[in-house]
Amino acid sequence: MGLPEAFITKYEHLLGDEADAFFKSFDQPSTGGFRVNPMRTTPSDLDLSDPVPYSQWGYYGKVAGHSLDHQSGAVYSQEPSAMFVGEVAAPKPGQRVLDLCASPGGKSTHLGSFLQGSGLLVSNEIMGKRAKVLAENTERFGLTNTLVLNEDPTSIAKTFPVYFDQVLVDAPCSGEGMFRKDPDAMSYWTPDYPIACANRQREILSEAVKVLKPGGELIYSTCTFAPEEDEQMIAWLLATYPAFEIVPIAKTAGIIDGKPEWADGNPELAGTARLFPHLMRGEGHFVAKLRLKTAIGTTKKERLQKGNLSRDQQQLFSDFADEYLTIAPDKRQLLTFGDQLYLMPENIPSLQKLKVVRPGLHLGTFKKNRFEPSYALALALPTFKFELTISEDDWQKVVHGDTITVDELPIQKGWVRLICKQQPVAFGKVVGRTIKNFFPKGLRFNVH
Ligand SMILES: C[S@@+](CC[C@H](N)C(=O)[O-])C[C@H]1O[C@@H](n2cnc3c(N)ncnc32)[C@H](O)[C@@H]1O
Repeated sequence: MGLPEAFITKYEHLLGDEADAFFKSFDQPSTGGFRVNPMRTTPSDLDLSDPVPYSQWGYYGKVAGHSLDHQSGAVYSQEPSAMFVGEVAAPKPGQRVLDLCASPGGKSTHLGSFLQGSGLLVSNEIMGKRAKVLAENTERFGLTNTLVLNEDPTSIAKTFPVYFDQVLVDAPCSGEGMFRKDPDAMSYWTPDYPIACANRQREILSEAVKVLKPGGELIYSTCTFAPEEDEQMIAWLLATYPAFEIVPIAKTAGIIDGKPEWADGNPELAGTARLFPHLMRGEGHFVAKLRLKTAIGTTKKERLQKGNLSRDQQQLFSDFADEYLTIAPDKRQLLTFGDQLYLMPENIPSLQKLKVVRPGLHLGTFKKNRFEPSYALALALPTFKFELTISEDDWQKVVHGDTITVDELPIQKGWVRLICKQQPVAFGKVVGRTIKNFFPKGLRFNVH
């Protein structure tokens, strides 16, 4: 691989004897991986023969994008070194967690697996188009207790001061760990690029620190090897905010200690983690975990977001819930944005001043005199009153947007959840013997 000259000189100097093995690793194929979704039945035909040693849900291998396992959210494709970040965070059920730089959602879906539908996950992405992709991925994975926002870190810090148990900053970086997977990433690289990225990372971190509660944890990660963005960033953080202490990360499978000598020599920096492609099976990452002893942000009196359904909307939704749902959602958590209905997580601050992509689980749309359930709801519910198992051929028709015809139906008329090989696919509407297609237009695809 044609690595930039200045990159070679820099890492020859930093890595010494090890540099050759590091450079050679760029000529090897990139390592693929996927995580299974613990809230779904694990597909019996998935190849789980090669587990990622540090990840309870991770495996080496590849899952096709246009497959049932991917579409239904039974798996999430993620490069194995990126999986280490979620495992270091490992939030506990019930905690409040912020993923500040979250799109496309690899880490958010992983954090969601730890939270098991409890607590709160705020998944934020600053770029509008990327925030939409993030929302689609959290929905595909069936996450329920999640707010998806499209904000800058300053607004997030203003809305959620001293609020979270954990914040993940998976920072925008010079992406040196992406060179193998995406050689185009090399074209952005100049010797000054890590310095420019570090400036932006300091700005992001200066806001991120304000949202943590005392005792809360900051997880900082990059997919680059540049010391300016890695150990030096943590050295800067500790010098600027002495209320933080490093929580040493346990290492296995070729993951090594951070390098104090690449920053200010503080031996505690060895508690951070480096993932190098010539030492472990992955593309490369840096991860640090820090605990905050006393709050940096200033608490404000929280104004909570209230539910806002009109009487008519309440009636339409409760008619639907009585007929079809096996669990009744709490009315106080129902929130409309225009004609869209959401189930917001409990006790969240007012969302009024924020760019909200999803204020919780999208339940559906109010149409004239009826309620139409959403695709996100089909993928999030553990059970639905009327379920219909379809063949893989019919699954292909559904994701393509076609109607299907079946002989035996669980109801004469109305909503059914379509299931294929135990995975939720979408809602369909029974009309006679055909099932009308409600697979979202923007997500349809042709399998072949
Ligand atoms: C490394 S990527 C995140 C990957 C994601 N965490 C995952 O695991 O799928 C960094 C993200 O930070 C976003 N970003 C860029 N500039 C930012 C800024 N100034 N503040 C916050 N996020 C920013 C980028 O758009 C990008 O989506």
